[in-house]
Amino acid sequence: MKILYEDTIPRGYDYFSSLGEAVSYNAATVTSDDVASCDYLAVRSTTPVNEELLSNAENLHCVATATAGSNHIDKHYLEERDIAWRDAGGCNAVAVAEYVLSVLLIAHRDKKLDLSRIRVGIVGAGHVGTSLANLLGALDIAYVLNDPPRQEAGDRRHFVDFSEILSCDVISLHVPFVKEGVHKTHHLIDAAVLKSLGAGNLLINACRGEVINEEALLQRFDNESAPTVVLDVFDNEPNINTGLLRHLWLATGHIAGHSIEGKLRGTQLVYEHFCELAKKPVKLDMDDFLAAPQPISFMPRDPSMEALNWDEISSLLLSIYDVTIDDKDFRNAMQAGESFSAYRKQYRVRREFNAFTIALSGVVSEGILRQLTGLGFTIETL
Ligand SMILES: NC(=O)c1ccc[n+]([C@@H]2O[C@H](COP(=O)([O-])OP(=O)(O)OC[C@H]3O[C@@H](n4cnc5c(N)ncnc54)[C@H](O)[C@@H]3O)[C@@H](O)[C@H]2O)c1
Ligand SMILES: O=C(O)[C@H](O)[C@H](O)COP(=O)(O)O
Repeated sequence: MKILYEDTIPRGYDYFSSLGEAVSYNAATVTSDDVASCDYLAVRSTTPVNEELLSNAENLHCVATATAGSNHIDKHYLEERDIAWRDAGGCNAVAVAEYVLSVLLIAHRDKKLDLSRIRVGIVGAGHVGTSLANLLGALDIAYVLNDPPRQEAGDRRHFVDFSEILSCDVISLHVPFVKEGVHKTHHLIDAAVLKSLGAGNLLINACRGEVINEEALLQRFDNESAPTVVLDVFDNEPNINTGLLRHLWLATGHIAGHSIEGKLRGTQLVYEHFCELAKKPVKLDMDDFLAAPQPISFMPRDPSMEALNWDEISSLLLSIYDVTIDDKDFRNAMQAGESFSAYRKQYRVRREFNAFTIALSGVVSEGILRQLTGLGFTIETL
């Protein structure tokens, strides 16, 4: 069995060589000849999987992407060819949720908003939207959910209309890129939506660039009271319009999901899909490749209080993940003329909150313990 895998898949060789012959490829240079003799193909979102790539693939049983999004896969073509496809839904949901929380904490610190008073509108209540809701819930930050497909499918959570989302202080987008249909997301944020947002709104896009009409966004920036905008994703990646960057409060290069855990979980899920299809046992676990959770020093200022204050929360969480570091690195890389893809390939090591343990001594209130465990930390009581 031959498995061809994109070289950006962490631990690809370790995982896939346990199942057969494992060969890596570079997304910038891969051709249909490379895919010709493989049985399984493992990609990330940087490989467009379409007729051009698969035209010579005679043995291919399955294409799996180690990412949540799958809009780079031509599913219609795969179905016609009777080739299975799988995604790694949920692999990086925690990473993206932590990215958004980091943005919110920085906005609070910079007095752009007050986390005790705002309401966050989450568009798309799947893996990422739900992880974000969990983090916000742990910190008592108000939020509402919008997800018509889920609502119609009978999800029993409380959902609001898109019009109510537009009345929220923060709008965070977590939908797939869907080109057409009743629930299409292409240009979900168009000129009319942007016109309805003002200087008091913070718009965050960490799903797909195509969900916002970038031309309309550029025009909106030229008019009064434009919203504050944070983008992790862009139209037409990797050839993005860098002219947008100067208008953005924070800009990052599609790394919201790039925690070590988020990427490795993607590989794990692809490996498990291949095991299932090849009827082989799952023998590897991502914990085999990860360092054990590390202690992080933290003690509440007043452990008897029912909740931590925003300063304590910010200093703890931003010491683990501060989006402004990524914003600076990304802008520097773009200014230096580095390619978007090269920047993303060299992204720094970033761990999720669940990679840290907090040792607490003495009596700590139930409320604080609930907050810390809700954020993902493991608590050790001394
Ligand atoms: N920036 C990053 O690094 C990063 C990381 C992970 C995911 N993503 C992107 O975010 C998307 C969401 O990820 P996920 O893991 O939560 O996917 P998911 O499939 O679990 O959830 C997506 C949700 O969006 C909902 N939805 C679809 N169309 C909608 C519409 N028109 N309006 C409102 N809701 C709608 C779906 O019903 C679903 O519940 C992915 O498809 C991917 O494109 C980006
Ligand atoms: O869809 C996803 O999972 C994310 O967008 C993911 O972070 C994409 O990462 P890439 O495959 O582009 O490295």
